[in-house]
Amino acid sequence: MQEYAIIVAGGSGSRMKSDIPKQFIKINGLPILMHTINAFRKYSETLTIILVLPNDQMTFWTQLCEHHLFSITYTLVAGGDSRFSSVKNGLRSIQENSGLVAVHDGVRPIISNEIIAASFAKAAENGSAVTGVPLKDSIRKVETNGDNAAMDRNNFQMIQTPQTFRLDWMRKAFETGYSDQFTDCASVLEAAAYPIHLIPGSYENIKITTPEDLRWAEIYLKNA
Ligand SMILES: Nc1ccn([C@@H]2O[C@H](COP(=O)(O)OP(=O)(O)OP(=O)(O)O)[C@@H](O)[C@H]2O)c(=O)n1
Ligand SMILES: C[C@](O)(CO)[C@H](O)COP(=O)(O)O
Repeated sequence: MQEYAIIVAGGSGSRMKSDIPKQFIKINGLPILMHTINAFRKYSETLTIILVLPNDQMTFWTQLCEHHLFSITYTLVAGGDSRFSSVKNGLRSIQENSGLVAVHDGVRPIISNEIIAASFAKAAENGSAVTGVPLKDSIRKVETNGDNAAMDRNNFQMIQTPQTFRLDWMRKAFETGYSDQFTDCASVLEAAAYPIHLIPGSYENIKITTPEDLRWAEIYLKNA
């Protein structure tokens, strides 16, 4: 079955508050996004990689690729104004109707070969594979008036990417309009009544969001 990976890097990185978009910040000498793309290419030479980037970042990205002699092949697609529409744009660039598609955040560079492989394998079996990890901290539900109550953390997981699905399910689910409840692809497929199968992620598979994440990423990538 043909395998696709849509790597979304169409965001603005507002929470990072950096001079350059966070996906281009260098960790251990290489822009974050290159670490991520390298991980997927290492998984498979035949994987079709689709990179989603904002239109106004493409020239800078091309310059970075020249500078780092980054020659991995992928299809470049323009991002949208939400993660949902960036994924949708990536999906539109795929011509075929069958296969499996993994969607991964460009800013999750510490993704192991094992998780990528498990994600495709589980999705081949069940139609979906969404990575998650158990909570380590206690959690409380907080109401708008400040009232709060303890929740059983065993009922929750922190959801990561990759999130991998049958391509035909993805296409059907993404025919819907945008909702701000769609924080990931699993929420879109769930809204379309497709089953969501969880697989184990990793605590190292962090989403680089705020400045302190950069220090952890540096350590994890050094030991990868
Ligand atoms: N319009 C958007 C918004 C987000 N993303 C991607 O979705 C992933 C997760 O989003 P997040 O970490 O929130 O990235 P940003 O939106 O860039 O960050 P922020 O929310 O801090 O602005 C990132 O790889 C980001 O580039 C995207 O492709 N298109
Ligand atoms: C897709 C995701 O990384 C799963 O945890 C997450 O929902 C992205 O959220 P963000 O607010 O766009 O960073």
